[in-house]
Amino acid sequence: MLMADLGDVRLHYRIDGPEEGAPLVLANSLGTDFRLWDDLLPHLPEGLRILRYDMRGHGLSDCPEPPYSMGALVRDAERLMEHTGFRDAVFVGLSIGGMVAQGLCAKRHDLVRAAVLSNTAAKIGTRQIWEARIAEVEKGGVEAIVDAVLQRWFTRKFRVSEAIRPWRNMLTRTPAKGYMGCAAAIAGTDFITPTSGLRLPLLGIAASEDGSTPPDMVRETTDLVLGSQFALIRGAGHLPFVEKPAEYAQILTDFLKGQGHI
Ligand SMILES: O=C(O)CC1=CCC(=O)O1
Repeated sequence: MLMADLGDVRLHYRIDGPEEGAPLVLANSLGTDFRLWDDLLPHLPEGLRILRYDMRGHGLSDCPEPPYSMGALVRDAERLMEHTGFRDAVFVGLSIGGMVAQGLCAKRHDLVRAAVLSNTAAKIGTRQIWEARIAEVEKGGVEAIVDAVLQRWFTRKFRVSEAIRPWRNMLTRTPAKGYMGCAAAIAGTDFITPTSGLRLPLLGIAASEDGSTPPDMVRETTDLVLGSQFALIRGAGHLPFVEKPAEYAQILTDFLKGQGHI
């Protein structure tokens, strides 16, 4: 079990793949830990060196008092990459992880050579929506919002199957403070201007049944970046590689190959 002491927080992380492998970083969505990517990894090509981590307030990472700022979440990613020697990496961020990706790309060209913005946007929802969600969690814990969140994460077919159980457990076991902390970071983030200025290879990935960041929203953010690519996965929700791991892996692999990263 690996923990990185980053000064104001300790983050739980994991590295898979050979030491000399092409660096790939995977950043999570709200209410998940890094097991989120477990079913995707076997579909990715060999020879990648993959860094995954639990965001502050999630998984086995420290859970400071909320609220958190997006600046702190970006700094966490930056410090963790420095700590683990990951540089010139392709950074894949899902949802809030995709916001971290945008912040990091604007700040650290040495760390990130290309980015994948998956099921995310420069601005997700409104401050009011996030404040209402935080209030619900403060009152009733993460349990109070679980059904609404799972509806956005997965298709109906997946939700009525047994496969939903570990995801429900992962979400409800997220500390309320961690959930509220990261939700506050999303509420305060509008990256439209910095993301418009990005000049690096970028791929946006959306999914047809995503109830949190629908395809149009992902496309709008992707289109801010000159020369960016966009891919749509059908028949999946906000966490598309859970329902469509092979398809997602193919899209990601094609992008990595196109960048000469593998
Ligand atoms: O919980 C949701 O609605 C999905 C989500 C939004 C931001 C994030 O990271 O996950």
